[in-house]
Amino acid sequence: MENFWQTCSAKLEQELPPQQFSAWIKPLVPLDFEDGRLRIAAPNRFKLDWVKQQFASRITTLASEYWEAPIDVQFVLDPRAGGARRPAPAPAAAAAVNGGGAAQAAAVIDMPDAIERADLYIEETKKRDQSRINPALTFESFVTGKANQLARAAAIQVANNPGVSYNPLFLYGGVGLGKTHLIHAIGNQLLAEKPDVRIRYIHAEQYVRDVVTAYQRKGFDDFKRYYHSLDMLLIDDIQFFAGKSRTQEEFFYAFEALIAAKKQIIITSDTYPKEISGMDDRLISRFDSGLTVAVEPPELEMRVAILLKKAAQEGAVLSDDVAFFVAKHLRSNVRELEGALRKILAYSRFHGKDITIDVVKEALKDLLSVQNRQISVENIQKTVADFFNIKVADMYSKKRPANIARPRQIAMYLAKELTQKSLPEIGELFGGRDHTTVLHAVRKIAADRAKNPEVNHELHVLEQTLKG
Ligand SMILES: Nc1ncnc2c1ncn2[C@@H]1O[C@H](COP(=O)(O)OP(=O)(O)OP(=O)(O)O)[C@@H](O)[C@H]1O
Repeated sequence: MENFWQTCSAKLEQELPPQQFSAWIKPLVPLDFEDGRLRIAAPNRFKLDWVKQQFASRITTLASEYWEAPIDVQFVLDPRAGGARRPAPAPAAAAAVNGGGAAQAAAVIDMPDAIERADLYIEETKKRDQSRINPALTFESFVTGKANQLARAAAIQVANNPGVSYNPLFLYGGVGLGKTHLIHAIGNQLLAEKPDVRIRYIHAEQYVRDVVTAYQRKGFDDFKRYYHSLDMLLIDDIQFFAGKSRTQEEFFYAFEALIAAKKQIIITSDTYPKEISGMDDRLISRFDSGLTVAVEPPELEMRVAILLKKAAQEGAVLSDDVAFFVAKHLRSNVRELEGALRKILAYSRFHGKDITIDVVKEALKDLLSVQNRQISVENIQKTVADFFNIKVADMYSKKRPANIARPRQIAMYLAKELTQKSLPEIGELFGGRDHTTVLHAVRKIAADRAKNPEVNHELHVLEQTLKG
């Protein structure tokens, strides 16, 4: 049985993306093999149901091929039926039960060990389930680039020294940029190093619902006891607290208790603390009292790296040309890139075609036309002019006062970042300016952005507006 399981695992590891393999197959433990029936333990109900649904037939085929006979594969939740540990049968008896055969006898002798490991898995998974940490979202699966290197470095620092270095750690940025991924990665690293740590990931909307439930059931004591006793609280999309004063009050108490006890708090939001509307000033000032880091939209090279990595995880190969083409056209966020990749893979599999640029254009027809419609230089000029309260005509005029020149430079910078236009083409669209003027504007705004968080934020808001 052990030999079979090794062969079967190796096959599935080749067939499945690594994340799927480690999330679903790795935790399985073969328990016993008797009279053509193989029992495999899954560590929790969720995994059990999913494995039955998704992998039962493949595992059954592999088992039948291995033993060259029809095998009945059964998946069970907990190897200790009725809570009692199954004693290991004596080798001779086991061999008899199993109809002899070296592989089968060896399998039965291994059973206590298998049960031991299953116990361990069950314990670990219980902790993981309670923490709501997604095991697939790790630092290893996170692609780093200029846009997120600071946030990643801070996250690693916090995972290594929770409650000590930056408390709270506040990550902000637009949708689909990897904030949730990063905070799960922190949780995963900590759980791997200290399995007993009490971590909880919660989305802010769920926290609001929990407060309402506690209120209805008059259960605030339990609620407080639970949250105040954590070692690490990861709270996602805190902007959902806006206007919810009771939630904010409860969170304030939890925050104070955890920080005073040097327990780590990590918060994500779509904007930086002072910009969250409808939030109590006491909370805002506390959010900003640790380390606040932006997660930016991924730059071109990073988008390419993400596409290549995600394609490899799906067992597909993208050529560099194709990855560059997709990355050049889809700039907004990683979630969008993932969606595009899924479409490309599905299209190529369905039509039995290799992934070429033409195939990509066809697969992403709708997405690409929306992108092209949305971000034009004219659109950028209008949006920036509205934002700074100047006339659109000032974008092409020769006027040079600072209140006009700066928004114009910002618009040029965004035109370079967000469209396919070359420097001379952009210059042309800004009243026939020379390409060196555009280059100067692009470099100046990029440098300001790198050193000044307010400029960075301003640009971030403009980019989000333009990307809809
Ligand atoms: N740098 C990255 N490397 C690999 N995958 C990434 C990266 N950034 C984001 N992703 C993936 O993109 C998807 C969206 O990321 P995530 O949910 O973390 O975004 P978010 O910033 O929390 O967005 P939202 O504010 O909408 O919740 C996820 O599947 C995540 O794994």
